[in-house]
Amino acid sequence: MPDNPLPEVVALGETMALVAPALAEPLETADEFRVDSAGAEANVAAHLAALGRRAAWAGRLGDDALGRRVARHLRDRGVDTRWVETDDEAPTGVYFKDPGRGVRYYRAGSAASRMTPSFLDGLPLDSARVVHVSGITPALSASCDDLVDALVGRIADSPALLSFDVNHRSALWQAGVAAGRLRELASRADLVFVGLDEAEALWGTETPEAVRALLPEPALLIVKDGAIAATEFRDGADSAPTRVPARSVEVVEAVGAGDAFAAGYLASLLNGGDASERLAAGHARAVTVLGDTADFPRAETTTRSTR
Ligand SMILES: Nc1ncnc2c1ncn2[C@@H]1O[C@H](COP(=O)(O)OP(=O)(O)O)[C@@H](O)[C@H]1O
Ligand SMILES: O=C(O)C(=O)C[C@H](O)[C@H](O)COP(=O)(O)O
Repeated sequence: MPDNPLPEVVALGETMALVAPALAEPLETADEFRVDSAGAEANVAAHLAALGRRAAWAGRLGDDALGRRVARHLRDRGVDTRWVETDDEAPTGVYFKDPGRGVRYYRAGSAASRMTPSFLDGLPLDSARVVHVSGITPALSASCDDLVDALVGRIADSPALLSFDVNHRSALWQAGVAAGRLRELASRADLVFVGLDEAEALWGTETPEAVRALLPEPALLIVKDGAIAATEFRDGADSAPTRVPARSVEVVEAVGAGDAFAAGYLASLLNGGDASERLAAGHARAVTVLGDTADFPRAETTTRSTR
């Protein structure tokens, strides 16, 4: 094997510095904070690396202390950062956790928001087995929307699977604006992850079957229903959906379960797991970590988004 083998999974998006009260106290009054890194796609890459897969995160950071901190944090977690760019004119985005109250973004005009389709030049896309993106990136800026569009077009002509996590972020764009764009991008992906709650907020679909009726195109569609179950719909002769109940756990933290689920599912897919195994691996990963990429794995516990 070469010294630096190319990644099996390339995850592209924005990674921010994450500042969180150390003791789960309100942002307004907490005295102690930890600084970590967080971004949906990099979270997926970090989980995949922890699961033994070769995973890269590709994105752009500011030429600043927080950017170097984010890159080091990801490298420490085994993520390949060879395709990370540095922007000396714009900062690394920042994201604060306000326990019990959700998240606060300081990312407008960030280095990542200035990515354009030329960011794709030189990425190891053809050798990857999976390229993972999310519906966060098209909400960052017009040029990021163009970038995702170009990536989706590019992967259509490559052997890689395009994995798309819908990840609607209402703090970045309203459902009425996001709905059409996220549906269109999802319809062009090979593999789509979507939460039933976000599908309802975007498209008014109340059941996994209604989501599939709206999105018949992806070869694999995974509809997650939080604490209840996840359902996989797939193309082909063996096309009956597969539903696997979620694990029963105590919820302790707010953000990151969806990314962990995606990574568990993708790792199983890369290992040749069948539908039940893939969904079970998603659930298992989602409940063995505590938020974002910090300090995993942990004991059985899970996260629930408050966004
Ligand atoms: N309350 C819960 N109990 C058990 N598992 C959960 C719970 N909430 C989330 N999960 C797990 O995390 C996965 C992702 O949940 P989701 O609500 O889509 O997360 P997010 O909102 O962070 O994207 C679920 O499919 C499930 O495996
Ligand atoms: O919101 C963003 O822009 C981020 O990327 C920050 C978070 O780390 C992920 O969003 C976590 O995502 P979930 O796993 O869906 O809870």
